[in-house]
Amino acid sequence: MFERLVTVIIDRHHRGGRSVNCVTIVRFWFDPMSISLGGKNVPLLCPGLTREALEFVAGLEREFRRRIIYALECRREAKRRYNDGGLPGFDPATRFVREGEWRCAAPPPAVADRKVEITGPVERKMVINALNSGAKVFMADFEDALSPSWENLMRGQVNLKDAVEGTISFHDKARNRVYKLNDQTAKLFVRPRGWHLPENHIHIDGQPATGCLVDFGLYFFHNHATFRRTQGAGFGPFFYLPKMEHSREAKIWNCVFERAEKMAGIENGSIRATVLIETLPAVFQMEEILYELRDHSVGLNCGRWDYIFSYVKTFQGHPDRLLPDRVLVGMTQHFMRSYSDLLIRTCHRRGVHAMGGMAAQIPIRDDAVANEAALDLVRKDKLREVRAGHDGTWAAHPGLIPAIMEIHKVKREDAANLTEEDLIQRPRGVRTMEGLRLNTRVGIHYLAAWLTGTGSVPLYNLMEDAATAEISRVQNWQWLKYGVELDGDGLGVHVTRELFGRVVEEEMERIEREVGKERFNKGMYKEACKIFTRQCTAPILDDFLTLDAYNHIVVHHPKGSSRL
Ligand SMILES: CC(=O)SCCNC(=O)CCNC(=O)[C@H](O)C(C)(C)COP(=O)(O)OP(=O)(O)OC[C@H]1O[C@@H](n2cnc3c(N)ncnc32)[C@H](O)[C@@H]1OP(=O)(O)O
Ligand SMILES: O=CC(=O)O
Ligand SMILES: [Mg+2]
Repeated sequence: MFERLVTVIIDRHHRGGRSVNCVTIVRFWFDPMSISLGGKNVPLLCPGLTREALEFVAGLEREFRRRIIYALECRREAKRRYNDGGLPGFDPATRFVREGEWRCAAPPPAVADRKVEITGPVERKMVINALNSGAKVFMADFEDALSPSWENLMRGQVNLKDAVEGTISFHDKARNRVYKLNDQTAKLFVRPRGWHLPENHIHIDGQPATGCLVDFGLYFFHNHATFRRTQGAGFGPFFYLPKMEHSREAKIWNCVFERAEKMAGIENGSIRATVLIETLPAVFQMEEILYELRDHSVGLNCGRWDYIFSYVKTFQGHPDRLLPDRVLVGMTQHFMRSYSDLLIRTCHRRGVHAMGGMAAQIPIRDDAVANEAALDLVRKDKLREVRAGHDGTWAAHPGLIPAIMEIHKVKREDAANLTEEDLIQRPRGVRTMEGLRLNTRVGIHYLAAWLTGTGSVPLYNLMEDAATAEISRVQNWQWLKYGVELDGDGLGVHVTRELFGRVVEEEMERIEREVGKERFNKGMYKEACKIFTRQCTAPILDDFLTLDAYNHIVVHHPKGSSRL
């Protein structure tokens, strides 16, 4: 796979007093081929990488790069404050936004009903299955569920283009099964990567491009017109926006949307996006985020897994706020319930959808009793969400959709009087050796999959993706840093580097037994173990697991080049 990677270099050159883009493609990803565009044969890497689309991405990068760098520096500044003992809270400077009377633009009719949304990576068969699943919306994911190898990203762009055009098909040769779209399909939302991830295969003016601008730019450029005609009833395309920490980041997205709308010659407010509230700082910025995106918003979503990860990250310097075992941190913890309640109240006050999050259970094929128990947990979680007032929710697997569809909305007054203390209240529960072991096993298993191109996997009957794996990593880091006592199993053991070293060794042996010697040796388990162990024991917590791991999936082979 790595043999055919490509680098795209976009630079400005001055010719005859004019500034022009020079787009250089270093080495082909696919074997060189061409398509006919406007009667001309155009060299092509994949339908997402035309010169015009790349120039659009370069334009976005040039306009917004400095603001993105500034926003990321502000994140670091906030982190320094929290690490020095500060707590996140509501910003007195934007009280006027929180107290003002304003509403977001009305949701477009095409997405008025979002009762159940399915999510999944932009993988070809899954895109078709998800669109056919019976869910109202499909969120196609370049983020938590995708390992952002160049090949995955480019294939994802091709898959989405074919999906929007309605021509997507897939032939599973092993099962001799052909997949095609049904007449009725879910509405497509696309989730680009977060602001922090670079795209190292595209260099613009000497710097790697911003990953999310590549995902957004290529998808928007190639699909906006078809999407609005066939899916959005005049609106769209639709997006999910992940991992923001402050409304200044939402403002950048709003400006990106305005620029894209202008380029496409479509009305302001055509593009619509739901923002995931999945970082602790962002929970104090929900009103401000909606305000910045008020012409482009279709709601907020409880990204619960990244939110838990962010709770640990934000409080990395606060030993009085340690998390119990990962399995005990669910939506019934006070701080989690308060977050969902405040999100619902905020969205309803501003006239947009308050979307629930993802239950991690997935169907268990070979055990009917365990399967029923898993379905029951999903039903309970979804029932809790609708009772709380959510307007829709997420499903990780098509097999869960019928059960979720059956759950009906119950009228309830939105919660009131939620305080800063409610939102950061210390989680309750015990810590156990099994918790440490499970974190370690899941973290290594997941990273090994991610390094070989798979970003969401079933592990121990649960869905695991980048967000859930992050919890395992930061929790181990936190327990090690503070030498916590494992108080839940009566052993009274403290987590030390020595103990962790032994746990890693033993869990690697268990992983080898689970996957078999051959797969273990052929896979990337040893590399995954090295990365995971380094991150868990690092003196300073890495911001993201995937930033470090990304370096392992970027390989350049600068042999031969061609100009577009
Ligand atoms: C924290 C967050 O960000 S949550 C959002 C991001 N995470 C996700 O989107 C995860 C989505 N879910 C998945 O990726 C998958 O369900 C997994 C990896 C957890 C399990 O996948 P599998 O092991 O393939 O499940 P399983 O074997 O039961 O699949 C049965 C069928 O359902 C399909 N399927 C499973 N999940 C999905 C999905 N989310 N979307 C579309 N199709 C799906 C499979 O492709 C398979 O199709 P087939 O019968 O035609 O071959
Ligand atoms: O993106 C969703 C999450 O829970 O994280
Ligand atoms: Mg997330």
